[in-house]
Amino acid sequence: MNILDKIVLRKKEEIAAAKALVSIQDLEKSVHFDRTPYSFKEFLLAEDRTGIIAEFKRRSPSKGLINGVADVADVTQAYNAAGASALSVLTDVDFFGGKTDDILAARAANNIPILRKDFMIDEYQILEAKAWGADIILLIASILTPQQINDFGKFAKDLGLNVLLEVHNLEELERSICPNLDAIGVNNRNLSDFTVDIQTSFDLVNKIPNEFLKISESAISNPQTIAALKAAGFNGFLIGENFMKTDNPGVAIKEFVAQI
Ligand SMILES: O=P(O)(O)OC[C@@H](O)[C@@H](O)c1c[nH]c2ccccc12
Repeated sequence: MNILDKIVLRKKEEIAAAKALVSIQDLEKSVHFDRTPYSFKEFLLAEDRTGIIAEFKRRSPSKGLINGVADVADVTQAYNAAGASALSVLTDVDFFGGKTDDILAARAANNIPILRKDFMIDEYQILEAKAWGADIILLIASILTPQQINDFGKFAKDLGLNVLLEVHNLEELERSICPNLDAIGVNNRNLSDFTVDIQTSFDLVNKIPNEFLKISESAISNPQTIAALKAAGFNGFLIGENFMKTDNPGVAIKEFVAQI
């Protein structure tokens, strides 16, 4: 079984446990449920922002432990202050070291869009994202059918959430594209074997219809790469490890931004 299958299998158990603990009615009563999410587009295209979607990630299946001490409120606040257009917060517990309250902590500390970064396979997770105060959800093409992508996209958009579809190749892009999406992210990392290649972004950018925001995801560690991706037509750049692997991710992003 590859890692993605393992994650999805475990995710089903995690969702069943969460449903047993917190009912949908209770989620709908939570503090953030009625707030209007920020517009992903507005922040990505804002003149005074960088287009960087800065990620808080403690560990990953490919790298193991990345940062075991960073505080989610401190780091996301520093990301915001450095000009990030949005924050990405990993909420998967077992494989990425997420904690259930991470989105709540990031939300309390920031007034820019937050992406709930997880393996979404159930509407319940979309309701959680809304209840916790997230603004954007991720739909990963390789683990969802086109029907699911369309339905989850619609469900999220009806809640006012922004939807980011993640693809890794042309076949996934062509089969998954639908109107209920705001942004399309090209993941430079192959989630089945963890190989990375920035060229994946350059190969796919012109296949993404211009009505969608275009995001390049993963393995970005060089400020010059941002310029090249921008010139190719990307509006957003999802960066995690390059900042999180340092002792001070907030300083790391500041130094990075000074060079773009
Ligand atoms: O840490 P990196 O290489 O900068 O990558 C960030 C982000 O793109 C990556 O964490 C990611 C992209 N798609 C995902 C899907 C699930 C979990 C994680 C991811």
